[in-house]
Amino acid sequence: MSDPVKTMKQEVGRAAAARVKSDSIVGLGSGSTAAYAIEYIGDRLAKGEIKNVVGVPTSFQSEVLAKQFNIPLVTLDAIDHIDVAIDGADEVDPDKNLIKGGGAAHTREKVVDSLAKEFIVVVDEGKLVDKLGSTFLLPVEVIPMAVAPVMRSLAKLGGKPELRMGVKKAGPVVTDQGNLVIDVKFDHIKNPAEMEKEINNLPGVLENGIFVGVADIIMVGKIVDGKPEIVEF
Ligand SMILES: O=C[C@H](O)[C@H](O)[C@H](O)COP(=O)(O)O
Repeated sequence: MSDPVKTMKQEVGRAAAARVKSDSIVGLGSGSTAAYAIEYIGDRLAKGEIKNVVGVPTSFQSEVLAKQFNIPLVTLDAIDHIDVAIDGADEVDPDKNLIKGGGAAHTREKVVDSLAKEFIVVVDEGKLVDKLGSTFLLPVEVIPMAVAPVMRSLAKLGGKPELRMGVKKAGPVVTDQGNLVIDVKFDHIKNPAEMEKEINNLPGVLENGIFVGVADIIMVGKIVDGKPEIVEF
């Protein structure tokens, strides 16, 4: 039996990839939904449907996938703009604010997604929330020596912080930058813009997973009457 969440991710990833045009620079997001978009961009290039597309990866994962699907890559040193970025999210509110970083990739993602002229977010409908922080813990990337003081500061801000541990690794998750991730439970984030700045101001914090005013289009994969459908806002 097919997995409905997988189907929604696949459909929405493909629908976003179908919008990529020839002669463009594309930000390649991280996570399971963005992975489908990367695969489909590679497919379209291989079939000659689009030409002269280069990608800017947002993580080790997206770099590996892009290479696997023969998408030429560039670094930010070599370009002065990004036409479109396609990336997933862990939560999306009605104002297009996001929580990202479930895969610990939010720091590079924020750099790349913010530079894009158009940032398309691809999610399944389970990611839609009224208020950020409703279902997902907020990821905060921290340099290793500052973990203890940052955890205390996050608790003072009303959060319940925990150091993210590896699943198959004995020890904490290490980011692509060599840092650690603190996941913080907040009972709803009232003012995402303020919270994003406040957390990033803590000494030792590199970046947190709140994205305010970055997303342009949210594409949502749904299952309606047993069939996949895409809606956007
Ligand atoms: O760090 C990971 C990223 O922010 C992902 O885009 C996010 O976690 C969503 O991933 P997925 O599409 O696998 O749910």
